[in-house]
Amino acid sequence: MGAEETDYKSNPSRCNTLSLHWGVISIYFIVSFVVIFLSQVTGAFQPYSHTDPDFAASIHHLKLLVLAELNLLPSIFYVANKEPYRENDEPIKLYLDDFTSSNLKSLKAKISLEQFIFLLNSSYIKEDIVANDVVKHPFKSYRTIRRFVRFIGKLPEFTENEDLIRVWNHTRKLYKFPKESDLNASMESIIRLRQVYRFSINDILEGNLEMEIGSGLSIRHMVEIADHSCNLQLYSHAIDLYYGVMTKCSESQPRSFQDCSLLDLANIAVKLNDVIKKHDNLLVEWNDDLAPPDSSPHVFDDILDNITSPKFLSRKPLQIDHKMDELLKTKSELSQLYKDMIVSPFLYEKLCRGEQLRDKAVIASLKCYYSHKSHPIYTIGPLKFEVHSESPPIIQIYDIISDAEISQLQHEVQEEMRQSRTASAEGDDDLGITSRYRTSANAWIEDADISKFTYLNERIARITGLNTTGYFSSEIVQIAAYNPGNHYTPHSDAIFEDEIIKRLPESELQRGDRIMTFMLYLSHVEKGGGTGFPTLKTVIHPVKGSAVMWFNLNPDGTVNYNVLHGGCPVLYGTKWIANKWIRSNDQMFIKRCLNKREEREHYWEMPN
Ligand SMILES: O=C(O)CCC(=O)C(=O)O
Ligand SMILES: [Fe+2]
Repeated sequence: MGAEETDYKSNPSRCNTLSLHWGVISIYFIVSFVVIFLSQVTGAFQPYSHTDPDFAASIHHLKLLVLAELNLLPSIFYVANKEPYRENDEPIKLYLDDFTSSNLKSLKAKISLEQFIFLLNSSYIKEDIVANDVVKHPFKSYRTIRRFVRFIGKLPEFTENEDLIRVWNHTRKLYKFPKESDLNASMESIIRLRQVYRFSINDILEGNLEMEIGSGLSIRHMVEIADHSCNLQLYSHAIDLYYGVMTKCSESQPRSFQDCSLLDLANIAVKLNDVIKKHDNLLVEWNDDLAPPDSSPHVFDDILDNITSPKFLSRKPLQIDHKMDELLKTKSELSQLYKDMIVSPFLYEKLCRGEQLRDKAVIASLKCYYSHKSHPIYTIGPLKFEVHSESPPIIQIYDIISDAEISQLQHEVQEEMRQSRTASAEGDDDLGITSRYRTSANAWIEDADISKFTYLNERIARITGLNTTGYFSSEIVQIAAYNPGNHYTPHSDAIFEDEIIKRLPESELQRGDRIMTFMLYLSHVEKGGGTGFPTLKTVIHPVKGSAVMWFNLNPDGTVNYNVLHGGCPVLYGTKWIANKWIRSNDQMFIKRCLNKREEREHYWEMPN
């Protein structure tokens, strides 16, 4: 037992040893594409249920983890302060420093850890409030999971104090602890946030997410995340982070002198050089028929600059939007597959960042209106509609579910929430697979359970004019929730696609495809988390109590790829949605298959 035994320091990177063959990488990307673009789990696949919590995906489980930590904290603090200090206590000190800089630095009132523990013990600070504060922040969430994986999970290795071990054993019985895979998932969330929202190295160090300042990552955290990016072959991210670390450590007054001296900067320089080589080798091997070797557009950096032997100090990562546009222009004859892979995520990321991609005139022509829907209930309180796209229509309707109903829906499912799974095109497993492309958590609620507290299905039927009653009309409601960094890349909600359709049971086929998505926002999101439609160049911001609806099928029953859409990563806050997918066959007398042009126009009309 000693400080050197802990791995409360950077994990060795596999970057230097890892060399996956390009063929394997491209197969990975293509398979992922098939999975994400062709499908997602339907009501037919039924709720996946397993016993392990998903800390990086589920808000509820992450909150419980914070409570577990607060349960242990006073005893750890006591051991660190009341017993004579020994060298072996170093990991405990590091742990407490990490807790303090992660959770107390961003508080408006500057309090010490001792004061915090006093306020906690005397219930002046509510544990629940601390938990809510952690789960909405990507860095605090990551650091909480990391403290468990690197320290709390192995606490008996670091202390002989019997009281502490007793409390630890008790906590262990009450709560489940996260694993290395949870830590990896939370690092991936940060990599994704950086890719989409482009915050700078300084913002990471300061924890500046525009909502609050503090709780930034340390140099050590950044190196670990860079190492993990390497392992995922997200080389451009790794380059960017290693480079950022080198630059910060070489500043005349490094922000965290201790971290810079602890780390072997020469080792980082070697890693950086190595990852640049790997990055550029992949680019040289890349050809137009295959997906690019990195999910991020930064990979084009050097190719576009025609740099044959890159020198890392001359790089300017994350500044290549205009080059990406140029590249796309030169590739006008790209295959649909290629376009979906590259163009759509690229535009989607722009939308997520809030870039305006449509003409002002188009936006000005969009309407908001009230509707009574010829229904007495809406005479007193008319529905408020906002049109985000005319054709195909994408319409947001406000105030259609109350806060009380939302709380009940959330309460009903919180224990069941597990990482979302997408149907696999080739697997036999009806439970689907987890994927980097959809990292939310979800659960399904039976109609009978919902009707105990809300007439949601009836309300959706009134608004859409479609049938929602019974198995053949619509799926049961799916609730999904996103922690910071969680997202869902652009996809179609339709499920009757070549590969997936082969696996659907007869009863599913009889329901027909998902003609319409009716998606309710069950929360506001403080930053990020919009629903982006890259082809239509529009993004919808979650407003609690509102819903968005669109048709997934064309008038002739084919899939409408113009409504590809995705959930932007949540940057700060948590996001809850409810999906009601309406199936086509039971709508045959309401929405017929229309082939004539003039009839087709009619199809898009939303009932008012
Ligand atoms: O989270 C969002 O905004 C989109 C979710 C979505 O597209 C889905 O669940 O199918
Ligand atoms: Fe969707």
